[in-house]
Amino acid sequence: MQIKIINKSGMALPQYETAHAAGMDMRAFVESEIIIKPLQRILIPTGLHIELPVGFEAQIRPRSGLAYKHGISIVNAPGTIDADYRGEIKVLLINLSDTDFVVQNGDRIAQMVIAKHETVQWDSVEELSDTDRGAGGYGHTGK
Ligand SMILES: O=c1ccn([C@H]2C[C@H](O)[C@@H](COP(=O)(O)OP(=O)(O)OP(=O)(O)O)O2)c(=O)[nH]1
Ligand SMILES: [Mg+2]
Repeated sequence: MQIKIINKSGMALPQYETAHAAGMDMRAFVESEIIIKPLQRILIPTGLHIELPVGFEAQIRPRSGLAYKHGISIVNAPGTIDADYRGEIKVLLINLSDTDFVVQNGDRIAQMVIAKHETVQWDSVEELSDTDRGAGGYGHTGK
């Protein structure tokens, strides 16, 4: 599937790093290095604008390597890029470690998964169908 993209970063387009990867790595597009202090959150530009087909979204997800090695996550994970969004895609990083983390221009900071989604209409009713689970949740089946 082809998706329109404007790339203002001057870097290569996001790409799948392995043959069957779900996510394409996203690179930071910053003029100078950014330091994220412990528990600080910073919106990192990517220089990318996309035009998704109606019925698709892009999810901006953390990279597990950064999370494991440096405690870097995404505050709103997974971020949602709507099909009607035309602005720059940005990544809201947070540093959950106890040491500063440095982001350089071109660093792979997140990954983007393109996914289909439904658009629904509500059917407003008085009762929902019976199930074995009923209202049970939050661990009600035990450990
Ligand atoms: O990680 C993200 C999440 C969102 N967006 C952009 C694309 C998305 O379509 C738009 C709005 O995102 P969202 O709906 O999550 O934020 P909101 O707080 O509900 O803002 P809005 O009122 O603009 O919908 O912001 C990003 O660039 N990065
Ligand atoms: Mg919104």
